[in-house]
Amino acid sequence: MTAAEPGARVPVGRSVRVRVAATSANLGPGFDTLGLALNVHDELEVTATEAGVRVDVTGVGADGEHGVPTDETNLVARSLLHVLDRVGVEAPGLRITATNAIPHGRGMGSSGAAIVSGVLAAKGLLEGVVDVTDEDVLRWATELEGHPDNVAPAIFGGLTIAWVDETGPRHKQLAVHRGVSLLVAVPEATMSTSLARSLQPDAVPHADAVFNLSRSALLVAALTQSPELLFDATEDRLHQAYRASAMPETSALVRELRAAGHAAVVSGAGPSVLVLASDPAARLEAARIVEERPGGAAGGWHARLLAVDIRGGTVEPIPSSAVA
Ligand SMILES: Nc1ncnc2c1ncn2[C@@H]1O[C@H](COP(=O)(O)OP(=O)(O)O)[C@@H](O)[C@H]1O
Ligand SMILES: N[C@@H](CCOP(=O)(O)O)C(=O)O
Repeated sequence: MTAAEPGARVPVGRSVRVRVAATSANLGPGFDTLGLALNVHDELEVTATEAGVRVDVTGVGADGEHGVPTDETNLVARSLLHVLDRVGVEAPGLRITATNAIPHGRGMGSSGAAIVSGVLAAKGLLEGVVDVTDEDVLRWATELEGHPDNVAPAIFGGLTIAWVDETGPRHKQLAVHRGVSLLVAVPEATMSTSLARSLQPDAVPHADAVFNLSRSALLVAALTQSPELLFDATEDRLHQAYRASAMPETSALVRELRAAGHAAVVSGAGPSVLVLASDPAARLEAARIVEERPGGAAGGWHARLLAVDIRGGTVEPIPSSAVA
């Protein structure tokens, strides 16, 4: 990041278009570390205005009981304003038009995507004012989300390994083997990530740490080279069991799918379930198990056949003649 000149401002009328992918984090053993970008996207147009913050939402979170805020408390707006504050540029007014497809509170990274959307919008609006790098985007998004594993794939696409050192969050992006196909089973019920995190113990047995180390190292090999190892590579002892009491039907579905030989894990903090299939027929068989499951407290389950998103988050200027 280059420093802003004193008194630097975002030009009023400047507009950007942002597109950010849903994610599935953890992938079983890779708690707070591994994540995959999914081909489900939120799209936004953001314009710098004279004053005030207004957010118009279409799609997920548009209105009703689960509507997201439409003022400066909206997560996208807050994330954008956080970046302007961090770089010392006075905030303009904002008009945000969001078209959302990522389900909220399902473990598909909606909050991470909203944060990345706001940070990328800030990057676009700051073009020529402050030079923002991809590493800055990862650092600010992680500050806001609290852990890097779902913001990294939302920014960079593909499979990401994310870690934090004394310089801040870091990442390595990898391409997923073309033999891997994805299924996400999404229930009607929601689960808040902060509630799921509150169920984690402060310490875990050493043997469980070793168990997850071996599986997460194997999972990187399985996802990039050897899909036939996905089942063994997706075992976990660091988070799923601790959170099971808050989402028993998720836990039961993971068990049922694994008993049938599918590499099923809790997606993010749940309650959705991710299946990493090593062939298309196995994925369809897993989808049948999901769709035939009776609806209980979790509500009906919907099987979504998804692909890995390889682009991650994008931001581009909108020419002023194209702004409505
Ligand atoms: N596009 C969005 N715009 C504004 N707020 C959002 C958006 N997406 C998610 N959020 C906020 O994040 C919450 C969900 O976050 P979280 O509990 O972490 O679940 P998830 O697993 O979907 O990330 C929503 O209830 C909403 O408050
Ligand atoms: N590692 C985090 C991942 C949260 O992902 P989300 O999609 O549920 O927000 C956790 O497990 O808490």
